[in-house]
Amino acid sequence: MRIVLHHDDPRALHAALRERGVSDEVEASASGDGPFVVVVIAQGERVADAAARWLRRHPLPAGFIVGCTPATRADCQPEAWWPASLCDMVLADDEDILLDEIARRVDRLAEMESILDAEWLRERAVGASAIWRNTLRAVAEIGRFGDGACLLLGESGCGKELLARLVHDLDPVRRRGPFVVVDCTTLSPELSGSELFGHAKGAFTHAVSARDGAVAMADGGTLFLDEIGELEPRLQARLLRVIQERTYKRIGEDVWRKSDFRLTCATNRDLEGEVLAGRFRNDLYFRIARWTVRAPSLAERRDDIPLLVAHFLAEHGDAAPQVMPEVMQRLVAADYQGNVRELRNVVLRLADRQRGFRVLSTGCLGDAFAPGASSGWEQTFALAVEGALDAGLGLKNIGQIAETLAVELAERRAGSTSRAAELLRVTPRALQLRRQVRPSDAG
Ligand SMILES: Nc1ncnc2c1ncn2[C@@H]1O[C@H](COP(=O)(O)OP(=O)(O)OP(=O)(O)O)[C@@H](O)[C@H]1O
Repeated sequence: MRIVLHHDDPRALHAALRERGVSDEVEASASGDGPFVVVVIAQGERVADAAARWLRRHPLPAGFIVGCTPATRADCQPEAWWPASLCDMVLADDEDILLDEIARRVDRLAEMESILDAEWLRERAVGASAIWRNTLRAVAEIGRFGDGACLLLGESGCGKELLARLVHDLDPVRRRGPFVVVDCTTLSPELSGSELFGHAKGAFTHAVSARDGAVAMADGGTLFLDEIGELEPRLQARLLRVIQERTYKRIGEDVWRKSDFRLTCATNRDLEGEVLAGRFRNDLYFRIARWTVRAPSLAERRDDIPLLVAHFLAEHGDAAPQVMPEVMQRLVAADYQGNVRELRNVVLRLADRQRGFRVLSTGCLGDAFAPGASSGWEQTFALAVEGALDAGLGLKNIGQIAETLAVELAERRAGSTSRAAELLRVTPRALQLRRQVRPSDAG
């Protein structure tokens, strides 16, 4: 693990941080490769200008710390286009305290990077794309340093349960306890939540003996509620009490019991929309979503497909076949509605088809991956381009319209400039500049 500090006077900053006990693995430089942390201390120059310089060079730093004191506070105005999720602005009473504070933050970032570089993590949560690494960074922070409930959002099959297990395994305390999974779609209304809360003997027809539910079993560990959006209203109310008070009653019993667990939930629904529609309790939502992380879909991280393919092939058998470049190209270009789960199934199926062969050749692909068989989005896109050609638009206009649309749609989907920039794989600054080019300029 190596974390590079970018600062105008890296040596001085490095010396000051080393004096404050920052890890040996932190290097200082005014250039170099990531993972890196940009530290800008307000001193004379407007911080916005200095930060802009760094962000142009490194749009997605692992950390971006801006430090100021009351004397330099006025120079320290963040710009709207800075990656808000990254920017950590620290105001301290004097320079000495400021350096202490920066040292603490750099140490934490260095620890986070060493978690992300750990072999066990790379083998379990495969992917090196910036969007996936940022997701892992968020999960590592929640697991290692946070303790509150965490809500994982994202399409089906994109790795939410895998991330929930990481939160548990990174938690220094909870990882010694159990990880209990409840799929809320399977909770039976007739059992009134007995799967969650347990039941007393005779509580209902088949309750021949008393039993613990998931809440009791998760004591000391993590309770993972998958598909929380499907939880029926009665159980939502009961769950709220458990989260607030850490106490619950078994079904058919009048004794309050205690359970101390960490709660992680996941859903592929728009839970905020469910709250607005009155289908999900507002108070419960805020209890389960102290932290939220959105797991990216596979389409947002196609760069990771080759790594994932290699990972699933290794899982398939001891001698993983080589993949012909043509096969890999088609796997990377394909659409996966079921995200990583679907990719895994596809890879295992292809490997099965050519079991015993040393090279995975195009013969394994079958019709679904035939060269002419473009994916659904390509066909839709082709139709739109045909319409534009019919309307007499030239290449330049078509390109500009596509770009404007891509920016608009990414911003709508992402909800923030920095996330939209990640989706579009451009820097936030580049995105802001593109937005300034109005359609009328584009002609
Ligand atoms: N980055 C990854 N590296 C390796 N395997 C992955 C990765 N992401 C997902 N998987 C695998 O893909 C499959 C689906 O992942 P997971 O069950 O975590 O998805 P999910 O989002 O919880 O799905 P659902 O919403 O349907 O419950 C699992 O087999 C998981 O191990």
